Amino acid sequence: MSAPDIPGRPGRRARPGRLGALRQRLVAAVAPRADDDGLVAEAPAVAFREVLRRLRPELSGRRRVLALLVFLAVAVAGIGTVEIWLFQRVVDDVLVPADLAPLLLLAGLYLGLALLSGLLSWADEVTTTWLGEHVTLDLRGRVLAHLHRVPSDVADRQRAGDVLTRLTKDVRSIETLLFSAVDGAGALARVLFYGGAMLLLDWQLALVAFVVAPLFGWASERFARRFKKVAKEKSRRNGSMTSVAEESLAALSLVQVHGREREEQQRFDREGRAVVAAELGAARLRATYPLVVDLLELVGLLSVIGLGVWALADERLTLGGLLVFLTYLSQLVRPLRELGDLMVSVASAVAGAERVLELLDLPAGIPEPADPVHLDRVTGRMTVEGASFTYHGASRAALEGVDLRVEPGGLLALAGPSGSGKSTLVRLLGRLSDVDAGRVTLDGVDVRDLPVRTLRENVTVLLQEAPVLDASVRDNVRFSRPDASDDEVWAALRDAGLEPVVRALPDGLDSRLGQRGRSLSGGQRQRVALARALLVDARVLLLDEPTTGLDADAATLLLATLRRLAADRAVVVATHDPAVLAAADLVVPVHDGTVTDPTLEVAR
Ligand SMILES: Nc1ncnc2c1ncn2[C@@H]1O[C@H](COP(=O)(O)OP(=O)(O)OP(=O)(O)O)[C@@H](O)[C@H]1O
Repeated sequence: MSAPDIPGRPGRRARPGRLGALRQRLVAAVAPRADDDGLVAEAPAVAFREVLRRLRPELSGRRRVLALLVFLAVAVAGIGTVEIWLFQRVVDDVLVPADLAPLLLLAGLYLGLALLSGLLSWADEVTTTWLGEHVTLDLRGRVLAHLHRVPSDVADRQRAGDVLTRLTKDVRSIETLLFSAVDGAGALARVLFYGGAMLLLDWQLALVAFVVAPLFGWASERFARRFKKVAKEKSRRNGSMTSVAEESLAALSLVQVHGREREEQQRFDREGRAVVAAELGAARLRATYPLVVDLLELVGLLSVIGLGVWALADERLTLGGLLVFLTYLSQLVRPLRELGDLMVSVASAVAGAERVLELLDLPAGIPEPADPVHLDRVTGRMTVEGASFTYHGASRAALEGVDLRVEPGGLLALAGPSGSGKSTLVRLLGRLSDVDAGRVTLDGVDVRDLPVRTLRENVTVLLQEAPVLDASVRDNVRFSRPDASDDEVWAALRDAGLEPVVRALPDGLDSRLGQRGRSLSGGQRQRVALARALLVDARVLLLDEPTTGLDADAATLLLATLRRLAADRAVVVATHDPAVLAAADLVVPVHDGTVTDPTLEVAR
């Protein structure tokens, strides 16, 4: 079986002739095996210049540091050139005439230059790391901030493990891009300095050397493109593998209950093998690269040495001159190769950057208004007017032409069969998503015109799956209002019916709840989330199925609390629970994405 081309790349037609077929077989031999059912799709390609443009926020304030780094790299290259030049004087003035006198001055010059070069390299190393780390830090922050603004229904479509790979590993590739720019400047300076020095020494010999040199560039460029493809594939497969591990561990109890351990391990193994194949493909490519380039380098050097002997015989060059020329040539190969290698590492880094930029391209929801309206005092009157909403990627609307009025001073229940759109309506009222058509208002103002903070302080949402954090009870409850006092936390816990449970814990409010609140029962976790919502003291309280997981006593207590709260604010509950429906002032039926009777008023 012949190995297929790198996945994702459209197959090229075989070139006619033996050479073309041989080339194709070689390419196929180094490419990783295909992995058609990878969990994570390939990120769209972005041009290098576009990557730099998108990184402007991280780079703009740091141009001077970048310029300093380029200056340091060029200065070190200049010193290197002078050091080699001095060697001609050592050979022609000290070694050939066997005269020690000029050596003292030359040794002093060497020492001085070595010290200066060492100091500049030291500064270069430290400054490069400083720049790389800070750009990485800022970019990670920007990506995370952006993800926080992506509507949760869109963000949830991303595989968590893959997002983590992008945020930690792929972001690092931006650092590589910066290092490459600085290293590239240094390598380019050395090529120019060494090349110039060679021309000065013997222009004919130099021209021959310059004909050989572009071969390296050509070979490197050919490799760079393949490296980029392979690097991107490696990241994508790593993202898939991390996602499987993350999902499998997150659903550990589900896996155990249904005895699916073997299948999960097989899934992980399959993704892991795809990573191995990609890594091996990359290794084959990495190993092939020096093989080709070394051979080219050797042929080039041998040709120039042959011609150099002829220049020596013609007395166009002194022995010192020829030795220095050859030193420049062998040293010239290194920066040329570095430039080639840089193309390779830039190509890999751009592949990582593309995956990071793809995250930044996720549509940000909930934007801050350009011209916000400020409300002095919020009463909590809300309306939904002709609202329609379709989930990202869904084929049909979840809500269509919905009208609803929510008044403070009542408990309103949204009732309807599963999938009818109750939770979606709660999301729109809480502005966790924005309507596609129509509008949602708070005190007569479109919620999109209010500062998001005003909205969050006045309208709070308790979602069906409210996460509990691996933190203390206090920090879990105070997540919604970090400045709340212990008394306020206790009051919220009391209202949520959790006070006795927390009082019985050995560390009280300081007790840690474990990952995802494992040390609590399902109903208790739900009540922690409820206490968190109650602590906000919002004018509008939106709750999605709040009685799920509560026993009869706890549900009765919660309803009493909601009734009390509803006395002076708006409380909206999406529910199936007959007890809640019975306790509501008004029941609004939701059916198949529409609200059937929008004219109902909240009873006072
Ligand atoms: N994240 C999502 N992406 C795509 N479609 C979704 C998403 N969430 C919900 N839907 C769809 O939107 C419609 C309304 O769902 P919603 O969750 O609002 O119903 P619900 O009345 O709250 O149901 P339940 O009582 O089961 O919670 C359903 O058809 C559902 O399939």
